[in-house]
Parts: sequence; structure tokens; C-alpha cells
Amino acid sequence: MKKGKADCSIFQPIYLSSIANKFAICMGIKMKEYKGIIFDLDGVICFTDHFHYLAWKKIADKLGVYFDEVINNRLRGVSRMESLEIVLENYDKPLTEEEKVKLAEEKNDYYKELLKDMTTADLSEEVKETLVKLREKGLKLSIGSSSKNTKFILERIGLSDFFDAISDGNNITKSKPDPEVFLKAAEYLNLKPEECLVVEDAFAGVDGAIAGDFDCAALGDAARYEKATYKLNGFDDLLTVC
Ligand SMILES: O=P(O)(O)OC[C@H]1O[C@@H](O)[C@H](O)[C@@H](O)[C@@H]1O
Ligand SMILES: [Mg+2]
Repeated sequence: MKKGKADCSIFQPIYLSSIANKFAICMGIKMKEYKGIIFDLDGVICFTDHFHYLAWKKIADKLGVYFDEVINNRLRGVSRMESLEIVLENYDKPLTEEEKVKLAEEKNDYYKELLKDMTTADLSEEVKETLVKLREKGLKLSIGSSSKNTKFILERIGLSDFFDAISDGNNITKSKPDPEVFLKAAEYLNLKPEECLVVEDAFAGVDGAIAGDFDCAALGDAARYEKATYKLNGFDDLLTVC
């Protein structure tokens, strides 16, 4: 344990999952000194949910299957093929593996068309400035995303060369909630899981981080998940945790 800043007011936006953590932080004691941070991409660094929704909706409409934003929220952190299985939950005709792959490809083609509208304006000032400050603190920074489109998205928002490592849907065999994507990211950073903090917006992502022995800072919907180590109100709250 290392002594942090004595002024606990700077930590107030953060609601910690355990009383022990909360007590330690208010006493000015940081529970951990992280060496690296592994960021989920979709829903953490930028927002692609609506593009996923539109692309899956097109497939669902073609099949005549009901699909809405609530179902779309269940796809967060889940791989493309597993997402398709969720979309097909209300579809009663059998599909071959080949037909499923074709549907997933069709969804991805449309999704990528929509991603082309993303620009550097889709990276918020808050995220950009926080990333730079975390880097200045000497932390190693990696992406840990289930998406096979990670590099394409990073390019669109102007972060192609920013991260020290990228672990994504292209280098894993098991999607979140399996910890593989985060374990690979830690390996690429040359760090142990206990030296890294994972930042996630999906329940599946928090589960994956905890299963891999990482601490996890949760944002958005996942911030109400009791398994998260830290529950953040905003991305810049990371500056008080790290
Ligand atoms: O189809 P892609 O870009 O490989 O994405 C896979 C998954 O990537 C995750 O980041 C998204 O939260 C999921 O919704 C998505 O299904
Ligand atoms: Mg996400």
C-alpha cells in the first residue's frame, strides 16, 4: 500500500464497491499503485452502441425478428457471433453455420459503413485529456476490446498510434466474460494482472476482468454492478484512482 493524497474530497465522485476501499481512500491511502490500464473500447473510449443497434436491426428486420435497444444492450462486450445468437433468440427457423456467418458478415459490412461517419470529433475532450494525463503519470495504456474493428475505430477517432498495446477480437479465441482479452493485453504490456486496472462499461467485461484477477473500474451501466472494484461517474474519475 502507498500513501496517496490526504484530501479525500478529490475522491468524492467515486463510489467504491467495498467499505474497506472507501475507508482507505478517505484516509488518503491508495489500495493499489497501478502500472498499466486496459481500456475497453466501445462504450469507454468512444460510443458505437447506436451503430451496432442500426446494423443488427437491419438484420433482424430482414429475418422478421423483434429487436430493440434493450436487446442491443445485452450485446455489450459480447463477440459478433455470440451477439448474433442473442439476436436469433426469437427466430424459430433453423440456420446453418454458413448462413449465420453470412448474416454476421452482412451486419459487419453495414456496421463498417456506419463507422465511416466517425471522426476525431467522436473522441471527447474528457477522454482525450484524461488519456494524456494518465500517460504523463507514467502508466502503460492498452486496449482490451472484443471488437475485430478496433483498429478501424481507433483510426477514425484519431488514436491509431496512441496505445502501447492493442488486444482485441482478432487475437482471442474466447470473448468476454472470459478474461483472455485482458490477459493478452497485460502480456503485451509486460505487466501482471494485479499491476493493471481494467476499465469497462459492460457487465461481461467486469466479469472478465475479475475472473482474470484484475481490478476493474466500471462506467455507465456497469457502474451499478457490485463486482466492480471502482464505480466511476465519468472517465476523468480515473485520475483519482490511478
Ligand atoms: O463486430 P465487432 O466490431 O467485432 O464487435 C464485437 C463486439 O465488440 C464489443 O466491443 C461490443 O461491445 C459488442 O457489442 C460487439 O458485439
Ligand atoms: Mg464496452
